[in-house]
Amino acid sequence: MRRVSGWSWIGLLVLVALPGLLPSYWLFLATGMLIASLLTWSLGLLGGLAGLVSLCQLSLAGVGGWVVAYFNANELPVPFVLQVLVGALAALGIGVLIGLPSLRVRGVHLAVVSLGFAAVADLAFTLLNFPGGVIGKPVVRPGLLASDAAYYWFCLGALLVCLGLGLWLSHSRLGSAWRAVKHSERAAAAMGINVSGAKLWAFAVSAGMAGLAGGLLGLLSASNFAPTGSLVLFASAVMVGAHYPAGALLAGGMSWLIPEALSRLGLSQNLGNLFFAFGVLMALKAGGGIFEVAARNRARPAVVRPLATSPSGSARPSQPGPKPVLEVQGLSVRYGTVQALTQVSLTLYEGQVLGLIGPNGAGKSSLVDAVSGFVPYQGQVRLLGRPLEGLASSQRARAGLRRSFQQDRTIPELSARAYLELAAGRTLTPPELAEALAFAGLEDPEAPLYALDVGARRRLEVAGILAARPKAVLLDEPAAGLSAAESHALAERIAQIPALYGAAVLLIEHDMEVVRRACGEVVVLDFGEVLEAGPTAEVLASPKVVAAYLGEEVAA
Ligand SMILES: Nc1ncnc2c1ncn2[C@@H]1O[C@H](COP(=O)(O)OP(=O)(O)OP(=O)(O)O)[C@@H](O)[C@H]1O
Repeated sequence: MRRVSGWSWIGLLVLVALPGLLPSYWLFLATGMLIASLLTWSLGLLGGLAGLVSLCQLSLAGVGGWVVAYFNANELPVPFVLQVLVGALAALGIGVLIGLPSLRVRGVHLAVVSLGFAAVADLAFTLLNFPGGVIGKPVVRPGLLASDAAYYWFCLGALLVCLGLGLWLSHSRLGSAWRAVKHSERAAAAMGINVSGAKLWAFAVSAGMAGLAGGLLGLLSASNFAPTGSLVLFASAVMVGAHYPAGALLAGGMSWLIPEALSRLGLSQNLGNLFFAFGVLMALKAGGGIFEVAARNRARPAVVRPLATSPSGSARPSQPGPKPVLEVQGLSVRYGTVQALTQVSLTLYEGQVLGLIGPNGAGKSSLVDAVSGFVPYQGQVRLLGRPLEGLASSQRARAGLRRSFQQDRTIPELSARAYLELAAGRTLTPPELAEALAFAGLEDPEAPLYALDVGARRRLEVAGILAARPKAVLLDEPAAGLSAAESHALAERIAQIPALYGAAVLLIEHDMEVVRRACGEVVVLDFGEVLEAGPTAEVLASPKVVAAYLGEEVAA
């Protein structure tokens, strides 16, 4: 985890000292700001890290508030701290239930589902009333927390614990998995990440923190938890980039200070909502919230060394052994009326780098998608003799079948180290990390991926796959976006993968020079069927292949 900066310590000291500096009304406002910051932080973890939308965060806070109000109104002999924790747990449970639709729907659909919950919760809070709300029974705080200053520090402690927990999680494997899910669920699954589990954890953590904030609020009216409040909260979280602690504090501060300023000026509260709506538009235009963009702008381009080609002849495709690693038999893939693959069979042997070539639309990516479990198919796929049918894509990845994607699917917010360790599924030893960084041409393991050029990111993707020590690797145009010299150097590295990493490779590639350097054998697909297969030089010279695919370029 990164060190806490000097400014953070100064900010913390100021926060701790505030009760000695502020009159009681302002201390009340400051306590509200801390609670609002906690609520915004809970939303920041969900949206900023995992890319999930919740438009019912205030309703979840309402669950926590309702539980505390219930204990209080019925004068149950439960300590206040425990009341607040039970409220947080209740919200956590409901958060997981709200998270369940996220396993099927994303983006705007998920937003609608969560907004639906907010509407239902609003109705329930209004019908049920907050316990004790009608008679205006205030939440009784224990003696230790009775003073405003003590309660302020208590709320500050709760916020700091949640900030610490969130930061720890965001630097953990779970946090990296959240970022992977945010960026591409397919790529996350291809890394072996349990996407559903990662999403539900994000909802649970976020909802628990929201429920905690609600329990601390101590307000006993349904109007405090209305759906519009959730919308404004969401807008403020996006505007600042609330997965940064400073962002959460800024949003929390604004959510109390702006209404206060507007009411003192005699202006409509709707102006505050307009301000946040405008802020969201700005954030969308800038590609992130205030603190997100600032962090990105601070990053310096990482030093990337180009891959060197090995001395001529030292990197040759290795000879395949007798043992099949990946067997594809009678594979057919259909998208609606489009027959992408028809009865394709091929075998990848240990020690082999097998090329898969063919014209655009021949079915190469469909084969990789089917074998790695991303599209339904007919036929059979076996990894080291074990049928993979019935296994989800993440399970196939964990079984030792790893793949890359045609487009760059690395995770921009992660450091090179965090990305490699997420891809490997474990902490790498220093020599393993150095080896993977060298493959990508990187020196600094902490370089954020958004500071890398596309070539380095593509190599890092391959390095991450290899760090997982898979049995079979499916590479879908890994040289796309690389210069000719870099592509050829990468081809030589790919040729060495079986010997250095013990994995057999299926390589999809359009650049025939890359294919020649990396692959001992190739399979040619055309219109979803195998047109030719055999040693690279022979196949590339075959008149059938030249006519169907390569044309003059190779024949020359
Ligand atoms: N999701 C999809 N829905 C419908 N048709 C699809 C889908 N994906 C691919 N296809 C079609 O399936 C066929 C095979 O496509 P695929 O992408 O597998 O070919 P490819 O050989 O990988 O092409 P390229 O070299 O351009 O990547 C094409 O006709 C394509 O239009």
